[in-house]
Amino acid sequence: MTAMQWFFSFLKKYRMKLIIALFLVTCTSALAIVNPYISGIIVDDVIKKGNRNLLGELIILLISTTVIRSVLRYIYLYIFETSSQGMLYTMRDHVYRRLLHQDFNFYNKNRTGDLMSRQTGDMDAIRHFVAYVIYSIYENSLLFLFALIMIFTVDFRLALCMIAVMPITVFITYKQLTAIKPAFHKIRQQFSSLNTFVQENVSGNRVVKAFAKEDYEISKFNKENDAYRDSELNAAAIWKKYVPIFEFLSSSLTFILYLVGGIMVIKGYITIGKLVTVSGYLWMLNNPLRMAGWLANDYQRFVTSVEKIYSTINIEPNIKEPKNAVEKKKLNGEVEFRHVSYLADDDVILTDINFKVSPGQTVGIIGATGSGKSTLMNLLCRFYDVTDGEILIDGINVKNMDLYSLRDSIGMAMQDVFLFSDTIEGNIAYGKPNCSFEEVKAAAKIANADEFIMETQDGYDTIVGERGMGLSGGQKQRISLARALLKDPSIVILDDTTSAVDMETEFQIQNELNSLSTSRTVFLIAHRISSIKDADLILVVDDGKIIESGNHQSLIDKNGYYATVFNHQYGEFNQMKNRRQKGGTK
Ligand SMILES: Nc1ncnc2c1ncn2[C@@H]1O[C@H](COP(=O)(O)OP(=O)(O)OP(=O)(O)O)[C@@H](O)[C@H]1O
Repeated sequence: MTAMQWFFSFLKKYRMKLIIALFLVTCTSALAIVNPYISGIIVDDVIKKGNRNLLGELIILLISTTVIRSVLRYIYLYIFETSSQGMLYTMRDHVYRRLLHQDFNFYNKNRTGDLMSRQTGDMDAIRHFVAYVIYSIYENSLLFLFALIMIFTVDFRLALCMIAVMPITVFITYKQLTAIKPAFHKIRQQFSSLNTFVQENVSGNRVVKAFAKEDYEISKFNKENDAYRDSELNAAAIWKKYVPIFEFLSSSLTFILYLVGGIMVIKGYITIGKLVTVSGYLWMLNNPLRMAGWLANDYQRFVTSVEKIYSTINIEPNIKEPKNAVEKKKLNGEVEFRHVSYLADDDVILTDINFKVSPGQTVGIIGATGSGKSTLMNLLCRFYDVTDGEILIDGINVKNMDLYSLRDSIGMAMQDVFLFSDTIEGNIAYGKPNCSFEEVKAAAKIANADEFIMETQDGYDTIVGERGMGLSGGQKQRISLARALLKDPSIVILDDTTSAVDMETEFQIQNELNSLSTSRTVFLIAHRISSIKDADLILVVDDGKIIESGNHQSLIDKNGYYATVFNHQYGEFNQMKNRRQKGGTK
């Protein structure tokens, strides 16, 4: 499918309405020939020949035509406007759905600002085309055609003289279209770039302030702003060159009419009334010529925007719903990695990963930063697909599982906590919106979040996220943990979820997690040994490989990487243990 075919597929639903609207445009354009025609009759028959009794009827006809044209115009403008809004609504929805279905790779490669521009500026260029440009092109072409036909009926020689400017107009319009196309592409590119810059700076304003980089960012913004302005000016410089040409072409019709028409009246080939009639048609010839340049611009803007949107959403996600997907209502939580390897853009991220976890077991994953721990979990959730090997849940390859039920069975608290601009309750209940308040509270208690939530001004109704109150890193992590647990998933993934909470709180969370039903398989990614030492299986990841695995004691006995890390952290861990023994868990 081409970009244009894609666009027209949205217009299909409005085909009948648009045909009716275009029919009304045809009627108004046809009616436009009446008034100049009547003007000619008034001059020739009423004024020159003295048929005064005709005047009243002709004036009524003039008024009626004008009223009918106004009403028809109102109706077709209304149809074009409502159709364009309706079409855009569907298109926005479609584009949004496509964006939501894209995988991690897509979002790694596309900038947020670019994607926002597709949904805003580009959409508006399309709306403008449907609401205005389509009928304008049609109406102006009809007016030009009808006017020419009428002039032909008056005198074909006069019509031929006036038509002489046509080939030049077509040629100039074509030249403008081809010249302006790259300029509009550049504008869309610069607009996206400006959007991205503003979006990043607004979301990253805390970093900007922390580094006192306001002036630096302003100068960078000015560069983006300059580039955008220059791209607009560059396009304007191109189309401005054509404005005087179109203006001259349209005015030349007036010269031709009064020169050729004047000579014809003097020589008696046509009456003065006929000259008045033709002069009444002049605007119908002039206007389209004047508008040609503007409409060519609008058309090119529209084409650029359709191409931009289509090229963004036409990317097929690598992660797709499998055909004949296996759908299992409730997973048991048995997980097996068999010879799993993963390459990203030819970089080896994971190599030959093998392990098996029984339902209800807890797996601790530890390793240096960048060693591939999160990637392991991303593959389990099918955020990326393995390059080699297979990942099985309950003996089923995740690639064959229904994507929705796979992810719905996994509760994940990610490393980068993202909270929506919503209440704390709304954020925790995100994965299970119809749950009761008691369930939200219970999950918050397990995540050790209830206490601090109750201390906030509006408790669970406190707005957090972008437009809400600021939360500490540890508080955000605990809300995200509660969100993951509330879903009642078969598999829980906690990716560095307690890294920002103090060790005492972490210990309490661990206790709560341990007391949960044993039917959940839990993956705990952590840097602190204290977080994972009680796990049934501990995987030590280094440079994309599992270099050690076993339980805490067996790994200590091995005296390898794990034992070294343990010895480094041991003092800290022991101190905490002693403190707990002396003063209880608080
Ligand atoms: N889709 C991807 N494209 C390119 N590189 C990737 C991709 N996914 C992961 N990587 C790279 O793989 C490596 C492992 O990343 P990963 O996030 O799994 O590490 P980690 O062990 O979880 O690190 P940390 O403890 O810092 O969170 C990193 O170098 C990362 O840049």
